[in-house]
Parts: sequence; C-alpha cells; structure tokens
Amino acid sequence: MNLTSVTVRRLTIEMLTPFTTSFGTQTHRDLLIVEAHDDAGTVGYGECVAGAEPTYSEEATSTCAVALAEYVLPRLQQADLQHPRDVSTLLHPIKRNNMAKAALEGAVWDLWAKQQDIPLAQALGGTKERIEVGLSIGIKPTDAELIEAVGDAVDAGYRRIKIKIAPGRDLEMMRAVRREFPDQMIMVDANSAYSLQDAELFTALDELDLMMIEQPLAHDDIVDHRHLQAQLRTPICLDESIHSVDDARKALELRSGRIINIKIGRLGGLAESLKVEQLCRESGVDTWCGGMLETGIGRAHNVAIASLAGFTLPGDTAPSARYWSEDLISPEVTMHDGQIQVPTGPGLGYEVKTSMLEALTNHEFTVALR
Ligand SMILES: O=C(O)CCC(=O)c1ccccc1C(=O)O
Ligand SMILES: [Mg+2]
Repeated sequence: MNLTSVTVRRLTIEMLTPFTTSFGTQTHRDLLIVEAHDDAGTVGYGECVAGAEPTYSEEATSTCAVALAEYVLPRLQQADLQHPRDVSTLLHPIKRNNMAKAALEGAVWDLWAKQQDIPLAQALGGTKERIEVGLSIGIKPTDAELIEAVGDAVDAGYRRIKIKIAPGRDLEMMRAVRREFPDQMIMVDANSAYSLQDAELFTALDELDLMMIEQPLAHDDIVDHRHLQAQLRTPICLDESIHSVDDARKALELRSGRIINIKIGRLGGLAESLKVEQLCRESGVDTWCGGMLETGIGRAHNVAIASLAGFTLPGDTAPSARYWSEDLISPEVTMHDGQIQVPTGPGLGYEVKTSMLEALTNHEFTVALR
C-alpha cells in the first residue's frame, strides 16, 4: 500500500448540546484523528471513538494515544501492508485496545479505497444506496423535555428513536413517552446501569412494546443477560458486552440477546465488524450501526459499513448538524426523509477540512514508516 507515515492528532470539539447517559454527561469530544499517508500524497482518515474518560469501556482518549504511540504504530513500522485486512492480523497479538486499533485500521481502509478509486462502502461490500437513520436521545431532566425532544425527532423524520435510561429515569418516564407516542418505533439504552435484581423493572418495560432494550446489565456480562432475556418478550440488544465476532457468537448461542449493535471502535475495526455483520446475516439476527458521537470522519465510516445488507435496522447515524455547529467534513452528512445517501466518491466520500482539523489540533505526532 506504500504507506509513508501516520499522523495522530488530538483535538477538542464542543458539542451543540450536552449528551447524558447513565455513565455521565458529555459536553465536548476529546478525540484522536489518525491520518495514513502514502507515497502519492493520498491521505486516509480514521477517528478514535473513545470517550475522554473510561466510562463506556476501559478505553479513553489518553489510553488510545499511548496505545497507538507505544504499541500499535511500532508494529506498523515492521509491516508491508498489502490490504487493510492485514492491519487486524498485524495487531492481533495486542489484546483489546480496540478503539485505538480501529482508529488506525479505519484510516488504512479509507486510504486503500482512495488508492483503488472506489467508495469505502463498496470496498466493504456495501450494497445499499441509502441507509435508514435513527436518533439516540440522552437523559433529560424532565419528562416534558424528553417528550418535546422525541416529538422533534419524529417531526425530523428519524425512523427509530432511542432513549437513554438510568435508575430513577426509567419506567414512569417511558410510560409517559409511550402514552404520547403510541405507534413510534422506540427503544431504550441503559448503558449497563442495572443488575438482575432489577428484573421487575424490565418485565414492566416489557409491556411498552419497545423495539429492544439495549445493554441493560453489566458491560462485561453475557450470562445475566441470558437470564433476563428469558423473562422478556422484548429483544435485548447487546452493545458494551460484544468486543469480537467470537463474543457475538457466544452471546447468540447463550441467547443473551437477540440483536447485536455493531460499533467499529468497540469491535477493533472494520474487518472484525464485517465478521459480525456476516454472522448476524447468516444466522438471521438483526443488527444495526451504533454511534459514539463521532465527528464527520467517524460518521462517514459508520455510513459506509451501514450500507451492508446485514444492517437490518436503522442505526445511530444522525446527521452532522445534530452534533456540531461545523463538522470536519464537506459536505456534511445530511438526512432526507429519515435516510442518508451513501456517498459515491472514493474512500469516505466526504472531503476532510484540513485547515479546520489543523486549527483544532492540540497535540500531534507523526511516525515515519520508511
Ligand atoms: O448518536 C450517537 O452517536 C449515539 C450516542 C449513544 O447512544 C452513545 C454515545 C456515547 C457512548 C455510548 C453510546 C451508546 O450507544 O451506548
Ligand atoms: Mg449503547
């Protein structure tokens, strides 16, 4: 692939509105952008989706910066990549650190697709021209504010609405939402805030005809989820618990959930995400693309992979304007009639605004590869 160098940038971007989950409130992203450069001057981009703190998973932006600098990029210096799939093989001996690995792998995939002059979606085997879009709504202080936010999302055309829950903001709140929106496709995401002792809460939520309940129990569990799923009609969707195609296979075998959410960062890259898509497609399991409040760069990767046939449900791939006053890419990701058009240009199919990226960069380092 003639890679000549990799640059890692660390930047801070303010979000338009704060986003609250059971593990905290985010007002900005502190993130890494990885650039893979080749000898023809072509650049591929990847985004590290870790949070500023290790609250969603054990990874955080700082740990990813260290993992890239100390362990991941030195391995790349020893390699002669022929294809982006070689990245996951090369990094396989390094345990976990999935978001750090995925940030580099994503940049290499974008570079490779640009070298081939094909869209990333096509390079991944995507077939859809448009993808269906859902929205993830954070925890609001009052039911009235939540109901207003859901109403706005319905009016904006989102095809599915996800609502974050946490102890104290769950059953009564969701009953109020359901009364107001009896026919909408609604789901909840607990971000691992509950335990099996809360089974009664979930059997009550089971009456609300939700599309799914995302990650109700511990971030590292697939056993308690199995017991909870056995008591519910509503499908459980696993997010935090699934870090590989093997995790997905084991969870499906145990019946710990009936839906899997694919996040490229959590799974360690696009190659592993493709394996989960294939597993779900071949076993008739619904899957959809999760989100991590990405800038346009990570968002473009999500749009590309969500174009594969296995992505059977709307994903958390809301358009740029939902999160940012100005995005890092041009044109920005936009939604029409609840759908995003999969771009047809080479690679990500969106232009990265390099001067904006440089202006926002707080730190950067470059590793020469030859
Ligand atoms: O719109 C998005 O990007 C999805 C937001 C979201 O739900 C989320 C955001 C940060 C961390 C975890 C999650 C999640 O899906 O659990
Ligand atoms: Mg989730």
